Amino acid sequence: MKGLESVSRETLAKLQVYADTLIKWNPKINLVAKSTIDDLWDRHIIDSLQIMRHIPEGPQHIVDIGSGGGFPGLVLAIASSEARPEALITMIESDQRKSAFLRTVLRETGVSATVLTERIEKAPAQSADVLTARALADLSLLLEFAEQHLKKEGTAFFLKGKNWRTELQKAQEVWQFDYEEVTSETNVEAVLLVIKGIERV
Ligand SMILES: C[S@@+](CC[C@H](N)C(=O)[O-])C[C@H]1O[C@@H](n2cnc3c(N)ncnc32)[C@H](O)[C@@H]1O
Repeated sequence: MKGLESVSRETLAKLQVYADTLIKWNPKINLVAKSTIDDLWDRHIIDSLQIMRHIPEGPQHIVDIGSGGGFPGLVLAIASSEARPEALITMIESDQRKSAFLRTVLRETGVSATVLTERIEKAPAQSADVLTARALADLSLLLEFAEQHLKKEGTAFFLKGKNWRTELQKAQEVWQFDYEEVTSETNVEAVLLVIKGIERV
């Protein structure tokens, strides 16, 4: 399948365990919209996986905020377990049942990562090298979360839908930062925003 070419057989097997568990839990706790479950691999897993090739080399503390059913945080944790075993992954998700789901998949795949069942605003500052988020908040609020949890020299990766330009303009009224937009591999209208050097104007 396109987007999975560089994934090892072991990682693929763990992603399959994740997908199977999600399909089992989804009717009870709505981890992804029911209408998207038939397109789980492309719409959610491969969409999350595309971040992997943009993460800088070396040991990294990767923090995913508002992880929900694990996109992109849990996909990155599974892919990193072999591709970059030195990376530390933290997911922050306030919902107890979604956190329990994330911990269940980690246990069943034997992948290590930390799940903090907390509000992002209340969680201790993470000093992350890499901050990720998808479908959580508009860019201005994401940058506030980055101010709290991302190291000054760190990089944020935000998966954004088709309104990203409007969000970007609004955010630039309050924040200055360098950014690069990478067209999404799974949706031509969406982008992966890669943001560095975040400071208030
Ligand atoms: C729309 S879902 C997106 C989940 C996932 N990132 C994805 O793309 O499928 C947003 C998630 O963020 C969590 N969330 C929203 N605000 C939060 C906050 N302030 N602190 C922690 N989690 C939050 C919600 O519980 C929910 O699971």
